[in-house]
Amino acid sequence: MKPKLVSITVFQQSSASSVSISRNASSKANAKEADQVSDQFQSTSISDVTASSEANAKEADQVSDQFQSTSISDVTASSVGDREPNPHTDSSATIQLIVPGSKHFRWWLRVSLYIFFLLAGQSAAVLLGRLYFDKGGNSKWMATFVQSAGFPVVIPFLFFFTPPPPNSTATSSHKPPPISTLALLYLCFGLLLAGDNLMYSYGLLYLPVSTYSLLCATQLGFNAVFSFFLNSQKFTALILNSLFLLTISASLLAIHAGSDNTTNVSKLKYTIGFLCTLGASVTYSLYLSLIQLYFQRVIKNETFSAILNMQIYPSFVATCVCIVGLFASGEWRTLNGEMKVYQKGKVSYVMTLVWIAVTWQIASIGMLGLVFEVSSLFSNVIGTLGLPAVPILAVVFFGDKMDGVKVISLLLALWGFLSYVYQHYLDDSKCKATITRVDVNSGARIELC
Ligand SMILES: Nc1nc2[nH]cnc2c(=O)[nH]1
Repeated sequence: MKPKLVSITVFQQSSASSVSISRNASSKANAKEADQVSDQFQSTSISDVTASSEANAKEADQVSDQFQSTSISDVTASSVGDREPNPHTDSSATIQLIVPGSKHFRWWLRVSLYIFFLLAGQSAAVLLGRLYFDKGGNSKWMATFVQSAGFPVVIPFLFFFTPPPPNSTATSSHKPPPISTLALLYLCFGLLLAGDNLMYSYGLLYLPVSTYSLLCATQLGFNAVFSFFLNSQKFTALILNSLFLLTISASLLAIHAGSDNTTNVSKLKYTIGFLCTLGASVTYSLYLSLIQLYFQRVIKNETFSAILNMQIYPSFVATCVCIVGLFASGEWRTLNGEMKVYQKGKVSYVMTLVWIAVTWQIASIGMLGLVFEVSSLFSNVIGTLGLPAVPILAVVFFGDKMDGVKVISLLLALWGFLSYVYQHYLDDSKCKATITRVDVNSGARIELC
């Protein structure tokens, strides 16, 4: 018998201090369950409980029975989206009954897959980006354009993963946001993405690798601050240890790279590169935290299609911005000449750009998936884990020198990563039978074990 996860989402709509549970599902069973739930949370102000189908109503009964007897055995799993609730960061008002074992395998599998996408995609994209600049590429707008322009490869997946429209008998208290709100949000995310990508490209072009990597390492710190304020991220000793080790790992690599710095840029370009990379670190961290907030507050119950939408629409906006930038800056006139003098030939020039675009999309799916399933901070942790992986891969693909510092940096990053993952493992074990209520407004949590 496999234990399962059961969640009942409770949307807090009033600040009344008395317990008042009403519902928009039609079954009596749901009403009964609501009463039972209210008994469990006498001190709370819950105004609306939703169970949108007969199956959910049945499951809600089973849950309430579990509440009564506290002997948790075999409960039908519900889906509040396909997403695993995250006790560290989730701030929707959710009553969760987490029963051991089921998470768990599928959740870990999805997270592992997203980690692989992010690490593989980011490493390949950064290496190919370096190839582009090394072999004669020089256009900042083109380098920025390919970071978002690959989004059409994701579109076919939308048809596979878009959930069917809700049937007429089902009711849900979560109305999808108006199209105009979504369009405005996607526009803002797209502009943020374009700004980040452009600053990222300027940094890569104007700064020595050492300074660049050092500044990139700061994004974990910025992300920690944004996550604390925007996502109610909880910081445990293991998470702090992870952030510390990963920052040290990236910094070690950066200081070490200073020894083989050959870049010769003017003071003005250095200053521009410095400010742009710092700006990109702040922007990227803010972007990730805002995406997490968006998944929690706006999208709530959706599944993989939410990730795909978040990938496609902002990338479309960012790509449009880059096309305007390419023409407005006049850089488009240099592209033909750039292709002709590209050291590896025209086909290689085009293929390099195409694969940079594709690999950034793979990385972005991994990045968004991790924000969706875990948190923006964890997504950034994996991105930072990828930093020392790049020099090691460069040893294989570019014939760079291998040395001890690179290995130590990678080991520290792995240690930091394992520290974070261990925290999740502990949470997983601790929540063997935990009912958690997280209040939207106060962030307060009530746990009944
Ligand atoms: N600033 C910044 N932009 C990115 N775009 C994709 N990955 C990154 C990253 O790690 N930092």
